[in-house]
Amino acid sequence: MIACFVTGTDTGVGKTLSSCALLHALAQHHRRVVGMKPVAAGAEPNGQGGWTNSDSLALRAASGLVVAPALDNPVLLAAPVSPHIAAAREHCSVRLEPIVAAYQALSQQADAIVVEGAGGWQVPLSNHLRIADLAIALQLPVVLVVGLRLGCLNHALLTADAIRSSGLPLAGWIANRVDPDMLEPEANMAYLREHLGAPLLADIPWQASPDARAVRVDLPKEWQ
Ligand SMILES: Nc1ncnc2c1ncn2[C@@H]1O[C@H](COP(=O)(O)OP(=O)(O)OP(=O)(O)O)[C@@H](O)[C@H]1O
Ligand SMILES: C[C@H](N)[C@H](N)CCCCCC(=O)O
Ligand SMILES: [Mg+2]
Repeated sequence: MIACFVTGTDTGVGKTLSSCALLHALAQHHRRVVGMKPVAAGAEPNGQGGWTNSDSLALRAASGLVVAPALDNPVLLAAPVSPHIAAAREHCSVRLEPIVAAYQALSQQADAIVVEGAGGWQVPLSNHLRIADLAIALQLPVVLVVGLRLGCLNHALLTADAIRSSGLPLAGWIANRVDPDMLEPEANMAYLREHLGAPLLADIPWQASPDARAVRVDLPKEWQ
């Protein structure tokens, strides 16, 4: 089974787009490919009397394997805010055990799983837990999505250091050109290529209508 944990330099940097692109790339090599959004903050009516998160919907659309929502999105919180705040509003607290159990059940059914975090690496899930703790509990190699904009060098280096100090491998990074007006994008790319110390898996151009299928992904050999 191939699996990875997708984190980002911030919220809104393109983790969902990148996770969908990874799912499409993995589907070229593996039969049962599925995305997982373990903790989603922000729910919208699904038209059938229930609620869904838009990241979960996008991951499902990019997945070949259909599973129960309790497996691919075990924690769905209503408010589009930090998960620890969204959970507090609902008088509940996010716990790792049910999420790890859902992941384990998913891994019985899948050949490849892409797990999308929420926000960046240190986003709180509760007063005692952060997204990093979830990636550590799942023991997954990490893919870092860098939203290319002014400030991303600092965010990318801090995040890469934190991932490595957690003991998890940084399997690769994805450059996502979220700011079409960014100055010196290639000089920023050159610095990141030299200093992140992990392979560049994809370089996603700014797109007026982002399309994960159009993204070229160079998967690590061991994931093919
Ligand atoms: N390359 C791109 N070109 C243009 N727009 C983009 C690009 N990548 C992402 N976007 C847009 O930026 C927004 C944020 O992207 P996305 O939802 O993938 O971020 P995220 O990191 O998954 O955020 P979250 O922390 O909420 O999960 C979306 O509206 C998306 O369509
Ligand atoms: C609601 C949003 N789309 C994400 N799911 C959660 C982002 C939390 C960010 C918290 C923070 O770093 O301040
Ligand atoms: Mg997302």
